[in-house]
Amino acid sequence: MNSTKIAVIGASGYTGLELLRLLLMHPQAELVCVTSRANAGKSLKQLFPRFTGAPGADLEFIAPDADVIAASGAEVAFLALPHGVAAEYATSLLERGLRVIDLSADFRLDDPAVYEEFYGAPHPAVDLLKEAVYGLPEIRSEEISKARLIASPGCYPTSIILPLLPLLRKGLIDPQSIVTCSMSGVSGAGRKEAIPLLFCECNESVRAYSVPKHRHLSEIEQELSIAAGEKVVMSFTPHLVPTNAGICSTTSAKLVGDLAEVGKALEEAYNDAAYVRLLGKGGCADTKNVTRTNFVDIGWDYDERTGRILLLSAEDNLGKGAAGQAIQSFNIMSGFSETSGLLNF
Ligand SMILES: NC(=O)C1=CN([C@@H]2O[C@H](COP(=O)(O)OP(=O)(O)OC[C@H]3O[C@@H](n4cnc5c(N)ncnc54)[C@H](OP(=O)(O)O)[C@@H]3O)[C@@H](O)[C@H]2O)C=CC1
Ligand SMILES: CC(=O)N[C@@H](CCC(=O)OP(=O)(O)O)C(=O)O
Repeated sequence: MNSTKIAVIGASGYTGLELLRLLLMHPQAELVCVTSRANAGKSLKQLFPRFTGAPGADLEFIAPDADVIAASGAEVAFLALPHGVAAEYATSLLERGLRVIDLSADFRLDDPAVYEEFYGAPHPAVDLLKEAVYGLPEIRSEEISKARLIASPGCYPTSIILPLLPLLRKGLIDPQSIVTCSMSGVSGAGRKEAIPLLFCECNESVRAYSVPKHRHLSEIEQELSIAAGEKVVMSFTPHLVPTNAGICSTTSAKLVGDLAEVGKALEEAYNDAAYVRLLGKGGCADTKNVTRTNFVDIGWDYDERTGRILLLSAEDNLGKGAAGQAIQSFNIMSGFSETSGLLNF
């Protein structure tokens, strides 16, 4: 079976770890390079003992350097780096002939002015924005299959955009009435030292954060606007909850079309989608059913008192929200089965 040589840049973080876990089991991927500045010289199994016994677990972390990464023979690089940093590596690795799947936010937005508004700095690689493909396989499979640079969507956006798109495309909801409240496990914030992320600050506690303008609004509104055919402005409030992983999003919007069409629109859009599981009317998605998988579960309901449709979705922020989705795109761009190395329950 053909296999592709892979580098994971930023492999010591949480999305990096999930990429390693999935890629070590992937039948068509061969890990040849993993980077971390702090852990250069350690093997995968030294830093992550869970990999002891896995083929490839003796591979050593190196400090990230574009020439050394290219010299490893890697054909595809996954970037699991902070935004701003990822763009530098994308540029230098594309120049060296690698294809790049970026898990950061650097290439998700079409308009560099929107990037600057939400990320507080000028876009670091404007010239690459035009060719980057927003890597949501359920809507961009064709573009992903031809891409050199994929911008894998953010965790919250995946859980919010997927249920809304079919309803917006069919004009079933008022595009200006969308309200989402999401909850994320703490791994969503990355594997970094920060007082608000300490156990005693998060455990047995729930709080909203980044209100009223979380940076993910930029890509969510971008994709919803394309689907609605008009500029969408919405309300989004994320919360941190004391779980390791998992995102639960509850979205509501005013029904303006035929209620009977809502379930049909979702089924038509996702009946053949490998990783979208529809729970039907009354189905409340639950993070325990999706963590450590690449599935996003979607239920829906109708509140007749307010005339609003409710969309209830759940995914693993590190799975469909990050590493799993990036590997789904890798499979498509490589011509492999979309589910290769990813079908686990
Ligand atoms: N966590 C999540 O649920 C999700 C995260 N994302 C995005 O994916 C990316 C990675 O996130 P996550 O894994 O959580 O982050 P982490 O903070 O857990 O890991 C970051 C990684 O990048 C490396 N790194 C950090 N700074 C630099 C630098 N200046 N140069 C080179 N390497 C660097 C770190 O290793 P070292 O410092 O040793 O070099 C580490 O391996 C981010 O852009 C994040 O926003 C996307 C979807 C979901
Ligand atoms: C809980 C938590 O802090 N979550 C992160 C989102 C993680 C993510 O998806 O980040 P990217 O957009 O960079 O991919 C946050 O709110 O910033």
